[in-house]
Amino acid sequence: MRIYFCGSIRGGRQDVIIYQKIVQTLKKYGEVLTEHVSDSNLSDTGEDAVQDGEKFIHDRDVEWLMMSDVIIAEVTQPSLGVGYELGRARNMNKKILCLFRPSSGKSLSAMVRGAIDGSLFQVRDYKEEEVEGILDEYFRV
Ligand SMILES: O=c1[nH]c(=O)n([C@H]2C[C@H](O)[C@@H](COP(=O)(O)O)O2)cc1CO
Repeated sequence: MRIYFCGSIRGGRQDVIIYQKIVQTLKKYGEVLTEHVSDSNLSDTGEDAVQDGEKFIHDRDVEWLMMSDVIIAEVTQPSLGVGYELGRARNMNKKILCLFRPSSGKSLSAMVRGAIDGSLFQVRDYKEEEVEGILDEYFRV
């Protein structure tokens, strides 16, 4: 199974420890195409700029989205890139799980929470300590 993990990069890296926990759990269930998102050495400037770097990142990530079987997105820290990925993935009719922590005091965008459809697009509110259990449950059904 190919898994695409989405998390904030230029939107802010404050949740990177949680991203690591999620990616470690996801690795039990398949290949995580975007493991770099959980790398604590990656700052909010993003991946190293190479020539045509932005286009390279965009095109590679859209291709990975197309290749993936499931998208897992941690959406607590708002990120334009994650929102874009979710919109593209939704249009590709991919299976999507968004994870949000209400304890952050933030309010999730209606364009994400309102996209739930009872099957392919799911949003789950969670507490940090619940994340492994939620993922285990999601992948076992
Ligand atoms: O360097 C990068 N590498 C990369 O793969 N992304 C993708 C993966 C993340 O799920 C998402 C983060 O978007 P943003 O940087 O707008 O927070 O975009 C984003 C960047 C920087 O925008």
